[in-house]
Amino acid sequence: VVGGEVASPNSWPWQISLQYQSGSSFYHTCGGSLIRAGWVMTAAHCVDSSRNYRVVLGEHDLNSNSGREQIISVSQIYIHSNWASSNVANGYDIALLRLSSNAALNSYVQLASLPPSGQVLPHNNPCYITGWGRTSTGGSLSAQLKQAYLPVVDHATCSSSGWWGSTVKTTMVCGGGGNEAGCNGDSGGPLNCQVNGQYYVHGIASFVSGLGCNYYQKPTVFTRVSAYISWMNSILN
Ligand SMILES: CC(C)C[C@H](NC(=O)C(F)(F)F)C(=O)N[C@@H](C)C(=O)Nc1ccc(C(F)(F)F)cc1
Repeated sequence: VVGGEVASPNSWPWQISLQYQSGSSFYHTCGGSLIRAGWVMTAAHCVDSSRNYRVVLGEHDLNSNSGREQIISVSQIYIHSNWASSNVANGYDIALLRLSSNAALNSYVQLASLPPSGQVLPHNNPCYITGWGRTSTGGSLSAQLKQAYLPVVDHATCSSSGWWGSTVKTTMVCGGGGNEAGCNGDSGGPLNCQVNGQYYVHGIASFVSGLGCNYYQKPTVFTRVSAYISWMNSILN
């Protein structure tokens, strides 16, 4: 997350850290959202490579143990069948991770609320991105969970010339476009949008400009969760 601030610990209790094993260690690679006690929603591009993954729930500082963390391995990965790693502009950047056991829900670990199928938010709807991603283009990951205010940029604006043009589809949602942005390592994490006083996960961080994370008129682009509710239900139910 470029800009913004360190979040109050566990204030986004559905946020998870997706980590992959290399040797005997695990490394943060992406964010994700807990949507059932045994299921995490993330980006397809986060689980493209066949690695051993684990999920850390109740996390705030990647480098310290608060005792609130729950570490659970991933037992099954469901990537949308239309996802093509060679074509992120096509969309379908969504995956579901089945956990090897259910998370224990408490004040530090809670389920995300998902939007109703098909809901499209208006321009400037208040939203926050959260994640442990780079804090500047080419910079290092954040040890502590960060948040940044990224209001919705509607499709008409986000897909206009000078902005993302036809790279952005209606199955995506854009946020920000100014100095604050998502960045590498925030992938798969939530765009938390306030609707009638409650936060819903409306986006899954998908891509930013190759020219820089907070590049002018290149808002952070998210998979629009409300476009994939029936796909998720076909797997969850
Ligand atoms: C590789 C990406 C799928 C994942 C990576 N995503 C992110 O960093 C995050 F956090 F915003 F989700 C990213 O945007 N990285 C930059 C460096 C990138 O490659 N951006 C990018 C790639 C292709 C296009 C497109 F669609 F135009 F081909 C647009 C942006």
